[in-house]
Order: sequence, then C-alpha cells, then structure tokens
Amino acid sequence: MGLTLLLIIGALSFAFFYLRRKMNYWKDHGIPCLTPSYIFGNLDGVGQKIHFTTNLQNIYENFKNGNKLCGFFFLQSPRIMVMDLELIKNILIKDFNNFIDRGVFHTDEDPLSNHLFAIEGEKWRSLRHKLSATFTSGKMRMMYPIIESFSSDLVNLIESLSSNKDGIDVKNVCTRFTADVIGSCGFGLECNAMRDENTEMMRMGKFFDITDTKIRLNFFFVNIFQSFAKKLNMKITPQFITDFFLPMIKETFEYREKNDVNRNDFLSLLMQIKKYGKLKDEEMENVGTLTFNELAAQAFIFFVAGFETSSTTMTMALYELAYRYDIQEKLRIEIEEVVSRHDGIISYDAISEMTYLDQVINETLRLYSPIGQLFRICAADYEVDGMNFTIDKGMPIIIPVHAIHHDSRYYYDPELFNPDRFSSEEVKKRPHYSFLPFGTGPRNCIGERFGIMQSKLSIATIIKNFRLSLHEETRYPLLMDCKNIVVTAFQPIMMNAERLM
Ligand code: HEM
Repeated sequence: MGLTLLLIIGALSFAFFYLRRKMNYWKDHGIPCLTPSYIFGNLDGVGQKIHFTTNLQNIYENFKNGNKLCGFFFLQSPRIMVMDLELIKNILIKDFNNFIDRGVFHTDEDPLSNHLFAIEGEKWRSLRHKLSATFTSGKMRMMYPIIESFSSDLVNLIESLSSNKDGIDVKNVCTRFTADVIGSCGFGLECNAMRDENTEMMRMGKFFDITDTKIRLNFFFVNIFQSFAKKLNMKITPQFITDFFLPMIKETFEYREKNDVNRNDFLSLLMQIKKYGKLKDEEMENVGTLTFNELAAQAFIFFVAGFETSSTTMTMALYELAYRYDIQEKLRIEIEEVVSRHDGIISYDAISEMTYLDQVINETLRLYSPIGQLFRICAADYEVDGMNFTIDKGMPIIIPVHAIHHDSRYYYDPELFNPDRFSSEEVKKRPHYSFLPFGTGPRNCIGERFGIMQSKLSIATIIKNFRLSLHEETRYPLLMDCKNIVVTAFQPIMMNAERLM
C-alpha cells in the first residue's frame, strides 16, 4: 500500500515537473506568451465558449505592439504566431523554401488525404506545378459558361422561397448553388442541389461543417498526434466520404475514358495531366503523369476547399448587403450599368469590369475570412531578422489572418463593413500583406480565381434580380458558431427577397 502510494506520488510529481518544464518553453526563450494552463495550453474554452480564430485574435491583440512574433501552446505543444508583416513576407515568400509544408495529416491508407493542401516538400512542388495549368484565367473563362448555366436555377430558387414568411435561409441557398457549380465544374455531375436540397452532394458538403463531435475529435486527434495516428492506421477522411467520392470519381473517369468524353471541367483537365503529363493541346513541358489515386485526391480537394469557402463568402456578402441598403443600391447601379454594355448578360467580361463588386467581395473576405489563419512548418532552424531568436526546426507557425484583418492599425473601425477600403487609392495606403484571405507566395490558394469568379457571378445575379433585406429575426452583428472550424453563423441567416423586374 505504502509503495503504491509512493509510486503514485512519484509519477504525479514527475508529470508535474515535466509539464512545468514544457510549459516554460517560451519563458525560457524570452518570447512573450500568455500564461498557459497545463492541460489546454492557450486553448482554454476553444470550441466551447470561443472560436479558435477569436482565441488567436485575443493573443494577437495582447502582443501585437512591439513584437514580431509571440509564442502560444496548442495543448502542450509550443507554436509561434507571427505578427510582423515583413516577417510574414519572409516566411511565405522570400524564405519559402524553409516553410513549404503545412503539417496537415495525410496517409497512403487514406487515398483522398494525399491532396495538394496536405502533401509535402518535393511531392507538393511537383503536383502544384502540374495543377497550376488548370487554374489559369484562360481556363476560368472556359469554365465560366458552366457556372453561368446555374444562374437561372439560382433566381428560380430564391423566387420560389421568397414567399416564405420566415424568410430565406441564405446559407442554404448559397450552399446549394455551390454544390451544383462545384459538382459540375469538378466532376461533371448534375447534382441538382438547387432543385432538391436532399441530394447526396449536399450531404457530402456537410463534411467541412465540422460540428459532428466524432468527426471533429478525429480531425483534431490525427492532426495533433500525427505519428501515433499513423501507427494506429487512423484516417482523416470519414469512411462515408471515401465510399461516396472514390467510386463516383472512378465511375465518371472510366465512363469518360471509354466514351472519349471531353468537357470543360477540372476532371477533364486532371485526366489530361494523368494521361499526357500536360494539358493536351497546350504548349507546355511534360510535367509527369498522375496515378488514379492522385487524380481522385485532387478532384476531392477542389470540392472540399472550394465548397465551404465560396459559399461562406457569398453568404456573408449577401448578409452585409441586406443590412446595408446604401451599399446594395450602389452595387446594383454598377451591375446594371456594366450589364447594359454587355447585351444585358452577366458575362465573364462583364463581371471582370465590376470593380465595386470586387471591393464588396474583398471587404467580405477581410471581415469574414473563411480560413482565418495560415499554417507552415519550419523545415530547418531559422534565425529571425532583427531578433536574437532562432525558430527551431519542426516548429509549427501560425499566421493569424483574421486578427490582421481586424487590426485597427491597418483598418480604421475594423468591425465596420466598408467596401471603400478596397478602392485602389485606399489599398495603396495600406502595408503589403495586411490582406491575406487566399494566403500568398508559392503555396497560396490555387483556386482563388475560381472562388472569386463563382462568388462574383452569384452575387451579381442575385443583386440584379432581387432587393434584399434582413428578416426581422436575423440579428446584426451575427453570433458566430465557435464549434465550427470555418466561419459560420450560430443561427441561420434569414433574409427577405423582393423580385425586381
Ligand atoms: C473564396 C474562396 C476561397 C478562399 C477564401 C480560399 C482560401 C484559401 C487559403 C487561405 C488557402 C491557404 C493558402 C496558404 O496557406 O497560403 C487555400 C489553399 C488552397 N485552396 Fe483555396 N480558397 C477559396 C477557394 C478555393 C477553390 C474554389 C478551390 C478549388 C477549386 C480551392 C483550392 C485550394 C487548394 C487546392 C489549396 C491548397 C494549395 C496548395 O497547398 O498548393 N480554394 N485556400
């Protein structure tokens, strides 16, 4: 009995001193850090009372003045938050070769996990090189008619819902539009989500809406304890997603190969790279072919990365426009004017000329960045310019995009939705790298053009055809859902839409 008690006391003391030493990491390095708790580090209340992004913003606000970076603890693991814009530039661009990877979990046992967002080093570089050709402005122009073909369904859907006395659930509408667009441009599928919201694609889209506790815990576990999770043969992609996507991509792929089908979508472009190591009719070097699993993982990431981000951007822009009649009216005047010069059609050239719409979207992305932070891993010890401090090899780095976008040093009255901040004169007054909704540098968002094109077309279509206002039960500002990893409102955003003739 006495020995057992002694052993327990010994083990507890060891754990205590081990943790205390660990949690002194930043203090020992002379780097500012909020006092962490031994169990949750600096994540106390995250996912319960506070969103991860807001938590980072609080840390940022504590240390932003006079510090290039600060430390924090992700549970017991030390991480760095970089706040200085020059240092951000160095990490994302100048010294990119030392910060290529994000440290996202992926494994060969989970074929859909080996996608561009997660893979590392030279493998990433080679794949990115291959895929870049699928996102040029020429390719966007080519895909535009596919997206445009959904405009009439969008108008019909809103019109059919507009008599609902509880208003229109705007997130639901935007998600259904995005499911149809991405299903079609990604996989050549007719999802019909705008005609029937219970389609499989909509159910799959909920994958990123990580409020399901089991999916959420698995997601965090595999990412935090990566080697352990690999030893346990764990996967990041839920089985029901793999069971849906892999056969669907395989079936479409085999059908197209057999029947020599060529369509202006991502799958066709990926199939060309798979077969020829390049796009078929283009003068470009052979960049090496893809395996079927590599192709499937890329088609899948286009869906995951494009789905929630684009529908959130559309939703939040419409929410702000419904609240701010003056901005909505100014935007409508621009849309009418530009469209009248393009035979009444919201064509690719027409949306390219809508500069105020660009400003509205940029301001939405500033205020509600769907991805609130960027991640990088330090590949080799890195001396920080102008500081007597070296970032250790393997250290995870976070760039707090949301906090920078809400920093009053860069954006006066930061909580106010004001698209005028993005006029070319105002943009020139701000420092570079104070606006990073798509990241920057060689590992920025590859789908930026597609995300913007889709958001612009849908917003222009809605504002041209409807006058929006918030339903009386929709609050302003919104209460955000702290459980979700992306920016999502806690309650549905309900709106009224009056048809314009
Ligand atoms: C408004 C819409 C979107 C936003 C705000 C957004 C934002 C981002 C951000 C912040 C990153 C990380 C960049 C970095 O670490 O520097 C990223 C990466 C990525 N995004 Fe997007 N994204 C959007 C739409 C899309 C779309 C439509 C697609 C695909 C069709 C896409 C595909 C990707 C991929 C594949 C990556 C990983 C790139 C790499 O690691 O090389 N995104 N996105």
